[in-house]
Formats: sequence, C-alpha cells, structure tokens
Amino acid sequence: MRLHGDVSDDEEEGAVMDPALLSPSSPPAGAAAAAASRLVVGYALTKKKVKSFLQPKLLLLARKKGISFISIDETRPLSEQGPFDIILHKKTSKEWQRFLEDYHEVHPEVTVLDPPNAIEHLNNRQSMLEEVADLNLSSFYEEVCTPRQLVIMKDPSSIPTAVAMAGLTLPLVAKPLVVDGTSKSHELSLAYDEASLPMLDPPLVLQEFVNHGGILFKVYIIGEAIQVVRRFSLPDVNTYDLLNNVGIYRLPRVSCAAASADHADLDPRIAELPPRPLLEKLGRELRGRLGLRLFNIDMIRELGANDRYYIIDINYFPGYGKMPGYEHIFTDFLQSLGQNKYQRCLSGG
Ligand SMILES: Nc1ncnc2c1ncn2[C@@H]1O[C@H](COP(=O)(O)OP(=O)(O)OP(=O)(O)O)[C@@H](O)[C@H]1O
Ligand SMILES: O=P(O)(O)O[C@H]1[C@H](O)[C@@H](O)[C@H](OP(=O)(O)O)[C@@H](OP(=O)(O)O)[C@H]1O
Ligand SMILES: [Mg+2]
Ligand SMILES: [Mg+2]
Repeated sequence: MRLHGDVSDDEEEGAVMDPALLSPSSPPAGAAAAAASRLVVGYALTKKKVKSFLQPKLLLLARKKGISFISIDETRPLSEQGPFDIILHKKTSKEWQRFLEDYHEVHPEVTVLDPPNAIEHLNNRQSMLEEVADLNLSSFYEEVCTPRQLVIMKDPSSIPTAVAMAGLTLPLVAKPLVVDGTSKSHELSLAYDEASLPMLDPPLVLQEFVNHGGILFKVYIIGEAIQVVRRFSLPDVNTYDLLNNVGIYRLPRVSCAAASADHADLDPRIAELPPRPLLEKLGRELRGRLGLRLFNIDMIRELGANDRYYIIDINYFPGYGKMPGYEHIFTDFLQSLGQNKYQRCLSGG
C-alpha cells in the first residue's frame, strides 16, 4: 500500500476505453483514508489482453476503489517507473522474465503477479499437468485425474510405435507442447487412426480423448476466489466414429467464450457443476503447488463415470474479461493484497 501522491492511470495503444476512466482523478472530499490507501498496479500485457481485461467496467470500479492501472514501458528500467504496489504481467520472453526478476530482487515489497518461474510451469503442456497428477484429491465420492498423455519431441515417423508402446487408446488429441499465448499454440487436432499419426507436427503432447457429454467446466481462480462456468466442448466419439473416420482433423477453438453453455437446455446429469468443496480443495491445492494466484482450470467429467473428473488444461491469466463479475472479484483481490501488505508494514514484518 503506497503512501505517495496521486498517480495517473495510463492507456495502452489500441485499447478501447473511455478516456475519462483513465485520466488522473482527485479523491472526493472526506476520502483522505481512501487516498492513503491508493494502490498502483503496473501491467505488462499484450494488446489483446489489455483490450479483453482492462475493460471500462473494471477501470471504473477500480477507480472507485482507489486502484490505478499503469502501463509498463518494457524498454525503460522498472525502477524509473511507478512506483508500483503490484505488477500484473503475462509475457513469456526470457528477457522480460530476467528484467522482472532483477527488479523484484531490489524491490521485494512489490507484489509480482505471478512469479515468472511459476508461470513457466504452465507454458508447457507436460509440466502444467504434473502437479495435478501428484495431487491426491480422489475421495470416496470423486476422482480427479489427468488423461494419459505422451510427449513427442521430434521424428513424426516414430509416433505410431511410441503410442503403441505407451498403450494409449485412440482417438488422441494432439496439442502443441509449448503454450506461449500465440494462436499457433492453440492449434489442436484429433487423430483417429494410427496410420495418420506421422502426419502430426512435433513437438506436441498426445492426450487420450475422454468422452464427457460435450460440456467442459472452466474453473477460474483469482486468489482465493473461484468461479465456474460451462462451455460447449467436443462431442463424444463412439465406436462408429472410430471405425469410420481416418486422418487428422484440425480442431476449431472449441470451448471459447462464445461457446458458453450456462443457459443451454442440457441433460442435468451432464450440466451439473463439479461439487463446490471439490473445486475449493482443487483451487487451494493447485494455488499452493503451482505458486500462482491467477489461472483457470479446464475440467471435464467422464461420461458414464459420473464422479471421475479429468483436468485437461490450465491457463495462466486467462480471459478473465469473460468471467461473470470479474471486475468485482479482481478488484477485491487487488485490495486484499494491498491490505495484507499494509498490515505487514504496520507490524514491521
Ligand atoms: N483429452 C481431451 N478429451 C476431450 N476433450 C478434450 C481433451 N483435450 C481437449 N479437449 C477439448 O478441446 C478443447 C481445447 O483443448 P485445450 O483446453 O487443451 O486447448 P487450449 O488451446 O489450451 O485451450 P484454452 O483456450 O483454454 O487455452 C477443450 O476445451 C476441450 O473442449
Ligand atoms: O476466454 P477463454 O475462452 O477462456 O479463452 C482464453 C484462453 O483460455 C486464454 O489462453 C487466452 O489468453 P492468451 O491468448 O493470453 O493465451 C484468452 O485470451 P484473452 O484474454 O485475450 O481473451 C482467451 O482466449
Ligand atoms: Mg483449454
Ligand atoms: Mg490452454
């Protein structure tokens, strides 16, 4: 929590915002306490992310709560900017990581959301699910696991043998190994038969397809807050499909925000959300193990095995702009970080 004077908000090029929301504001009369509790959040995000995340409704609420967002200029030393209470970022370059880590060593009082080395874990589809595989969340009631998967680094001609040796069952979802925020890293395909596997383009992860009634649960985590939505997903694959389809099918961006299934008329057994206690335990465990506070989890429930959940994807700083009520949850979260810091300061910790 900063005790310096007013800091103006800033706008990133290309973002669609009401300039009134970004101009310097003077605190309303009698709001001395609020002025003292201003929170300065520096952000280093792609233009696309700025547009989807820093929406006017978020900026308006943030301003009311004394939170300012300032765009970080990555070409200038961080210590010459701000000063910041919190740095929010989603950039994958090694230079940025080093830049931020060096700054944080000198300014440990600044909260970095989140540590670059922890985020790195989610930039690879093998390491992202490792922590889940180690979790022991299965109980008498539910089971939480990950689909069986195999990493192929190179040599597409070796894929059929590797798949057979690993005992993976077709169809397989082929996903680029590295997730770096580019649209290429979201180019997935479905492989129906062994003979077509050499047509795939490593490095990739081959994941067993799990039938789940065509509905996916997107579980958003913001600190301790959890929000879950339903999205349409890939349809189930039956034996007929398997026998009659050959080749590799490029998948469109399934389960994107436009595929919301929250208001769809669904079979209640498929639509039923994962139990809240399970999501809370999962969120808590993953937050701790991954060392992250901002991420989402893609979960599916196996068709015919009502209580077996598969985690198929985890995303760092996902599209929160499409999460209902994100502006309240996110600003509350930022304020709670500020308050914790303020209390630590008061107690000399
Ligand atoms: N193993 C699987 N079994 C069944 N469906 C799957 C599986 N893996 C992925 N899918 C489907 O494909 C979609 C995209 O897969 P995934 O979430 O791994 O890709 P992504 O590009 O990382 O997505 P995001 O936009 O969430 O980052 C999922 O939302 C789900 O609908
Ligand atoms: O909003 P949903 O449908 O959940 O999909 C998100 C993806 O899961 C994220 O991976 C996207 O962020 P990146 O493009 O930075 O990876 C994210 O991009 P965005 O935040 O720019 O909208 C979304 O595409
Ligand atoms: Mg996903
Ligand atoms: Mg993903």
